[in-house]
Amino acid sequence: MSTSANPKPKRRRRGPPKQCPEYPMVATVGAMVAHEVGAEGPRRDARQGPAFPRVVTTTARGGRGAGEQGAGGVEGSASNADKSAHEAGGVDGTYLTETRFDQCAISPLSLKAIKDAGYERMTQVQEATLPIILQGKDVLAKAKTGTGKTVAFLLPAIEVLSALPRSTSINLLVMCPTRELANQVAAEARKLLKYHRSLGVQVVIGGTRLPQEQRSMQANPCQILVATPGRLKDHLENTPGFSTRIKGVKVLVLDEADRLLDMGFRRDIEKIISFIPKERQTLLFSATVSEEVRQISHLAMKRDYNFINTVQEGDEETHAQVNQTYMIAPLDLHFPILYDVLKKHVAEDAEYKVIVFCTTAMVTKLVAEVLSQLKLNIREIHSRKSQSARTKVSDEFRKSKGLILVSSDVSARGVDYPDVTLVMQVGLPADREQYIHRLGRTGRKGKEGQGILLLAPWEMHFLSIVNDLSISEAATPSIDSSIQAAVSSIKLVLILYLPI
Ligand SMILES: Nc1ncnc2c1ncn2[C@@H]1O[C@H](COP(=O)(O)OP(=O)(O)OP(=O)(O)O)[C@@H](O)[C@H]1O
Repeated sequence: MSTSANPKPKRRRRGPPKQCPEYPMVATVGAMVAHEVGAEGPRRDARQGPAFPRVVTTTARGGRGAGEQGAGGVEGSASNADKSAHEAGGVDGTYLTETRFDQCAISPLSLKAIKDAGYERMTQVQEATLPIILQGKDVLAKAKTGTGKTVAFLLPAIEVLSALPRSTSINLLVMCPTRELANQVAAEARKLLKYHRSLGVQVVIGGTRLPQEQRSMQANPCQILVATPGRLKDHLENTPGFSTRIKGVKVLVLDEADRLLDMGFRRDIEKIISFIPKERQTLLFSATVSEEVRQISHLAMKRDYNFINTVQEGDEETHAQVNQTYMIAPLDLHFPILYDVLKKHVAEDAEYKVIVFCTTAMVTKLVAEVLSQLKLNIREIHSRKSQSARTKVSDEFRKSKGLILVSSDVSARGVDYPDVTLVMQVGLPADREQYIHRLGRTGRKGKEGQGILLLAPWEMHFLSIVNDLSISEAATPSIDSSIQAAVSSIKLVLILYLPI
């Protein structure tokens, strides 16, 4: 099978899911992965801003539920639709708008930094949200993966902060679900702050030393804090003076809002919000915003928040220029198939850059080990690695080509690795949203990409929740004897991983 030259076969509906079988204690690669998968189961004045092309905005009115649509829905013109791919900065012609940053109400210091960063025209989500955020409104924004949401919330927030008197309080708090994403958001903030000498940014994330963060905060109290929820809670409970500093928050951002508001993080977020003044502006951004998230967004936002959705009705949440396929195969073929697909992809594209998503940290480690033994150029990242190892691998993968990153869901959301050529998802994603976010690591900034989902026959039920996306079945490759022999040759190594 050629990974890039796959003809797009017709989508085929299949029967109900089959029962998951019992796994014999045979040290085949596929069976071991199956075992693990089975165990887990599946203020400034409002100034004249630009027009809002191809965007739907909805205002939830005061006194009504936040999830209810107000009368303010606006659908704008499709000014970008006829731009050539090259002009628009992406193959689908919709990545950048005609609006330049220097046409907007942005301070000269920010504009200079934006120019240095190489940004000239705004993305759709930036164009749509900037004027509303500058009016001081709460915003819930939905925009496809890799379309510049980070700048969309950081830039106006920095504009708000630059108008405040100098202080040692935290004025902007950005919450992120993963450490890698928090580091990335802080790096983007540093770019935008280049000429704002009076503003600084600090990151607080788990897996690093709390006392070191405490000392650094004392020595240099920054106005912008980017944090993961658990560590932020630690500081609230253990760092003297922190709960006072956080009372200075004027803008709160929940990046990957739906993830932060889901059950896993909800308690931490509720607690953190209880320390922050109610008189603040709140911004929630994500590529996926379910109705449920809209219902609970009032936990963080004012009732009259604006919902800005740059994914047009009838349009998919994934990118048209990303070719999505799925393969169904028995588990004992998953390793040979994975190896075959990767080998062909590496041979076809000298600039290959692949992410293989696995279901758990343990499966990730196992898959990385096996693929390394098969002489592919592998790096691994998951929650059971030290934070310094995670940061090292993440930085290396960001800068490199010719690498395959085997990852758990720590890389699923928000992480911006440029030019990823293929995202392979092995086993069931946690849900539809996770499938979309994982896939969104490729096809960023309007570039082309490819996604393959590899499932076992009893995992096919997942297809019913993504059947509105352009995902079609691909034939499984026929595994030749050399591939089979190569994978079989590493069985003995795997025995080391079996529980005693
Ligand atoms: N106006 C712009 N012009 C050119 N590049 C931009 C612009 N705005 C942002 N970028 C770049 O686009 C890339 C994607 O941005 P970002 O990571 O913020 O996307 P995202 O929408 O948050 O993605 P995800 O949904 O995966 O979190 C980054 O490399 C960023 O530097």
